[in-house]
Amino acid sequence: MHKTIIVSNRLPVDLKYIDNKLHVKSSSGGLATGMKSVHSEGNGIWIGWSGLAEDTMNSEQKNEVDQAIAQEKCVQVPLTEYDIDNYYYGFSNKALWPLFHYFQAYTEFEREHWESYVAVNQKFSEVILQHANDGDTIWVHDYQLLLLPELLRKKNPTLTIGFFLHIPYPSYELFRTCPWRYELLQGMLGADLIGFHTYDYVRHFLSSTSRIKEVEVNFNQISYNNRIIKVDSFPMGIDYNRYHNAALEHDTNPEHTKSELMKNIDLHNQSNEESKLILCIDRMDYTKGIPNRIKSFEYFLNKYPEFKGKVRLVMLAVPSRENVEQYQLLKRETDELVGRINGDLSTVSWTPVWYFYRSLPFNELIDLYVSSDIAMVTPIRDGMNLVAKEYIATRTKDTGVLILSEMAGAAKEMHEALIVNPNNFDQTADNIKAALEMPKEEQKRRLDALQKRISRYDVERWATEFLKSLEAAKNNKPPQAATKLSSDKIQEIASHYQKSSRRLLLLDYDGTLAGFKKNPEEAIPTNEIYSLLDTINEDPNTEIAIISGRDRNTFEKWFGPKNYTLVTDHGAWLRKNNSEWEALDRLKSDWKENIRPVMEAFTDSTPGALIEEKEFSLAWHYRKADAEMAALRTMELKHVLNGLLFNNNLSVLDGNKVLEVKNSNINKGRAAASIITKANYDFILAIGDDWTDEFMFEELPESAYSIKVGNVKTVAKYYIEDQITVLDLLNTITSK
Ligand SMILES: O=P(O)(O)OC[C@H]1O[C@H](O[C@H]2O[C@H](CO)[C@@H](O)[C@H](O)[C@H]2O)[C@H](O)[C@@H](O)[C@@H]1O
Ligand SMILES: O=c1ccn([C@@H]2O[C@H](COP(=O)(O)OP(=O)(O)O)[C@@H](O)[C@H]2O)c(=O)[nH]1
Repeated sequence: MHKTIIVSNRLPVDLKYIDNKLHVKSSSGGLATGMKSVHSEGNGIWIGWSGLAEDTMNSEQKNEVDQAIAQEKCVQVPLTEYDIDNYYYGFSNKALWPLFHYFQAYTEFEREHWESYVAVNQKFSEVILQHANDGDTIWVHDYQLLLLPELLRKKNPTLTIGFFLHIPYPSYELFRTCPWRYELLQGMLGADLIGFHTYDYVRHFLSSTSRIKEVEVNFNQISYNNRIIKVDSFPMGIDYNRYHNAALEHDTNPEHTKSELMKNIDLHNQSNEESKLILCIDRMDYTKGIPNRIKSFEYFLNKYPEFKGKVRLVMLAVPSRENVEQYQLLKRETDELVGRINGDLSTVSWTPVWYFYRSLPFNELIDLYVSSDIAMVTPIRDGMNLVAKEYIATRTKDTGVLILSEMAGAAKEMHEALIVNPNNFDQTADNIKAALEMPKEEQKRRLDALQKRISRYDVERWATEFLKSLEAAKNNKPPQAATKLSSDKIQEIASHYQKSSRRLLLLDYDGTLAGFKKNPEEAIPTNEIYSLLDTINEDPNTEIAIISGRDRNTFEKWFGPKNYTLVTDHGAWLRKNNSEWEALDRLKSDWKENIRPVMEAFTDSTPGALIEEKEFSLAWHYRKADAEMAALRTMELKHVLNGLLFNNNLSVLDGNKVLEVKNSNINKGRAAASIITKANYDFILAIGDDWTDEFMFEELPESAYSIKVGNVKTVAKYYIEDQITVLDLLNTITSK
């Protein structure tokens, strides 16, 4: 029975030594809740860091910690103070965190931090490999462990590896600034499935991958190293029932032990019938937009002074990453701002901002959620933001309004919130006013829709969907129809060649005989090609047929005096023994007048793309265009062309970085068949690299040898790795 191992930087247990006594608290955070069923299932375990520095504990304490962790079905990766400073505070939180949240000016790229990040990812992989058996599933979480998927795959390819990023994935323009961008992507690509909160993050990741690494991206799948990696969005949810039920409990039992905070809230609510509370809960992090929020609240009070004395901002800021300088500066800035605004605007009976710098136990959090009229969740950038969802789950009386930043991943699903740009104080102020004045029916209508979605797509559903998709992705292997051409097979083909008396070699040109060039005109035959073909052609029992998508004039120029068989324009034209060109099908080309303007429009909007006009086809080349833009445009152009070609006996060939429109009756298969049937060949060998060569392979008799250049999906029997070896192969097979 295979098991699932969850891996994250932090374990779902909080461990603390207070007065030399170990305090253990199992975490109730979103991830821990979502993973509960996965974690408790069978022999599954959770691997991560305990939060304590290994080298600050004596051996007795280490044992105690190990045991406490084992009781929670967890295994720790011991980290030293050095690791914590350099891997966690350093590379994770001074480089990746600000970079992925678009705070470029805050990023510090220190080699020492990077080296520690590599070493700690390595430490994680060693611990995991000690506990993983062949075929187990490993689900790796978050930016602290980007290198882990590849490290694991290298050591144990039988593992099924999923990776989920909890923070935003930035645009390529940001990501490219990281000196170790290549290594980070390489690390992530070790996974079978890579998940993000939103589709935008998926897009950004695919864009970075296709620009930085030589991979093939098809919709949301990456072909890399003979594997298919699936990339998708899985918006994380919350444990809806836990929050909703706790809020119901609060309603039915209002006299539960009240905290100081709750007593103050009660006083506020009783002070004025119109009094309202606006709630903000965040980690004290510069991505959360805390100073902006305070300033926009001040702006609101000045723009709409009638609300002074009635509305309070209750701000809970949870201490976070206090060793990092930017977090210390933010704390200072927040303290000063709150002090100034309260100093400027407070009255004897009213303080505009209530500010708490601490974390609260669950019950008190619920008190806060339940008692607030409005939640203001306005991060500058946030992967998802669970507070927004928790607030909605605690609405049990059909009242409450959520003001949500469009920069939070949650905004992609929570359309019924009042969506604001946190940098636009006017808009934010107007939305605060709208929230305060929103009619009850509208509050209910918006809440109903939000609650419906959030209760349905909860955190358990999120985990299940991810694992289901991972299970499917692991079987998503690229088809392996062809066998690698072995040296024994090459000898067998060579000896068959020598023994036979009527031989045919069907050879594609671009990507097979000649290397693939950025500019098609540059792929002219080299002396090596001429000399090899001429030598083979000296034997009257061997016929060479170059069978290509190139146009007739080009081949006339390159092979005019030669007496090889030439097939051009994907099979439209044939020339044998240096005689006249013969059309293989009745051809019309008046359709070009309609198709050319469409291709021209796409060429204008795709820098680097060009149109090649052939006698009976039009080709749109995009090999020189930006890869990502070309992928998008190709999809669009294909769509438009397919609409235009319908019922016209024309078809679109999707070749290697080219879309070609041509008569449907023409293809390399028909051309190959017409050659094969003209003689009684006892040896046939065909080599090609392109999608269009598949037609040729399909028409070959069973006894023929078909060889694909590149290990990709094909109907050919054999494949060779690359074009560079084609000439050698021909030489070996044909030389006596
Ligand atoms: O472990 P810390 O350094 O103390 O930081 C706490 C966690 O913060 C980040 O949370 C993110 O994940 C949330 C759930 O997916 C998401 O809603 C939020 O937008 C993110 O910022 C971080 O990703 C975690 O690794 C940290 O443990
Ligand atoms: O005193 C507190 C305040 C907040 N939270 C929780 O911290 C999480 C914050 O998650 P979010 O996605 O909003 O942001 P992150 O801090 O992960 O970036 C939420 O589940 C909150 O309920 C908490 O446990 N104790």
